[in-house]
Amino acid sequence: MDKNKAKVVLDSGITFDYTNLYGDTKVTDADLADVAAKLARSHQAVAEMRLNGEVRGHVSKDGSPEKVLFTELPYVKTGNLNSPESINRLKQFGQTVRNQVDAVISFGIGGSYLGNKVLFDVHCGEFWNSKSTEARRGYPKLYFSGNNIDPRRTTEIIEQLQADAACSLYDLTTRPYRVMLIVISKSGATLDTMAAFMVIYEALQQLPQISVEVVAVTGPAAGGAPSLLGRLAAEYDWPAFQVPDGVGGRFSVFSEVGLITAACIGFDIDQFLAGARSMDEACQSGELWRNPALLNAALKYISAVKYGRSCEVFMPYADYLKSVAEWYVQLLAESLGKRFDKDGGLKFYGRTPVVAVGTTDMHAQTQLHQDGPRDKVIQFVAIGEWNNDPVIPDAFPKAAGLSALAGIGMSAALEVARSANAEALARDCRFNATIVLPRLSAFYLGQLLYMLALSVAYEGELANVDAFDQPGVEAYKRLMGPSLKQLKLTSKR
Ligand SMILES: O=P(O)(O)OC[C@H]1O[C@H](O)[C@H](O)[C@@H](O)[C@@H]1O
Repeated sequence: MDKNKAKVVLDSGITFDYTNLYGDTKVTDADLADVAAKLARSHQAVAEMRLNGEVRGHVSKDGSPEKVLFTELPYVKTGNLNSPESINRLKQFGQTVRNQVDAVISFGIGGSYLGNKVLFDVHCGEFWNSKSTEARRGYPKLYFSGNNIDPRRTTEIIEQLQADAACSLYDLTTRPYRVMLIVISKSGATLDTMAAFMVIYEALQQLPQISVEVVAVTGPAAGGAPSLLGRLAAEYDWPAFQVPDGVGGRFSVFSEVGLITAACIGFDIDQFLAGARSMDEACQSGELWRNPALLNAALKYISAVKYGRSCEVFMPYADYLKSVAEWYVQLLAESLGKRFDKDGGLKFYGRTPVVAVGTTDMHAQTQLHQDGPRDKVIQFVAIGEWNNDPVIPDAFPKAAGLSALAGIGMSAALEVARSANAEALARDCRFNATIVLPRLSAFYLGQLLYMLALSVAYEGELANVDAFDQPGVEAYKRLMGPSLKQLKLTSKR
């Protein structure tokens, strides 16, 4: 195998290491040669999409032609979906929230939630809401809701806000505890999101110690009319931000959907978009070995159709990247899980996404990855340098087994674990690849998420399926709607 071909390293240092996906007993040069024409067409199709938003065969939910515009989002330019004006408005919004709003609840599900959770986890970590206002640099606490119709958690958020208000350091008779409800829904009518919003909105309105304000993030409904949420925002005079037409939920983290969360927590919007932009620029290359998104798509596509690798385990080695795996589940499942190809033929394409975290899941899933069916690609994500990196101390010198670890940095131990896992899998012809982020920063996160988004666009073209619709999710909705109507009729409450 040509060792030089085992990694794509971009100028920023982000690396796609495909050593364990490519070569003898893996995806071979001959396999790539077999799909060379498809690869060229796929690259060309994505270039056209970038240029004019047009994707062959893509129509909106109501069957009318629809552009695909997420590749415009990294480019902040007057007239673009993200413009200097819109970004400034977001930043100003962040500053009005800072030191003034005590807590934000972000309501959303699917693409209106998953990317926001990634930004929150990466920037804030697990303990943000228990930190002091100073430690949060004046930014509010942030809770998520509406990503399920869960009665218990919805109730507990209301209780938690009451408790937060009771613990606030100022006199609530002079200034109520200020809670902002940010309701994110492209369609503006998603049951899960709106149900949680209405329950919490009504409950908080009853509490004199809490003041409630609402911000809407929504798109136009079919035909360009305002969505239900958009109409409510106009009626109640709530500030409103946009989910742009042509940007599907699972690609919307680079739009105001994700950026509003970024603004509320002080996450670096400019660097995040700069990362996405630099990935987009790199991926304009028609040379497979220099274009990580195209190469990733090609190797995974061949792994699936030729070698039966029909599952993809997304396994970052970092607790706070678990939500990237959850975001990727929606991206992969909704984009590529398709019954028909673009020409109307039955296809049943797709790769089942699985969330895993290293090292945690080495003690849970790895047995299956190593010894179960050879139907998986394991996609690792590793972080090169960590901001905090405790060295394991010699806390119990008489315990030889523990003393053996003394002096080793935790990040070095983590990487030894990851590479041992990758190597053990590779030795048994278990396909895997690794994306290495030099550090966990807004820039590299932008690069990572954008690479994955672009990759499914390429793979949609390779498989000849529309990566931008999700008709399958309508099947249960058609059953659920009438059932809910029936429930309302029979409900005694
Ligand atoms: O943003 P919304 O319109 O509320 O949609 C939220 C989610 O709803 C649906 O289930 C779609 O399948 C998802 O792609 C979407 O992200």
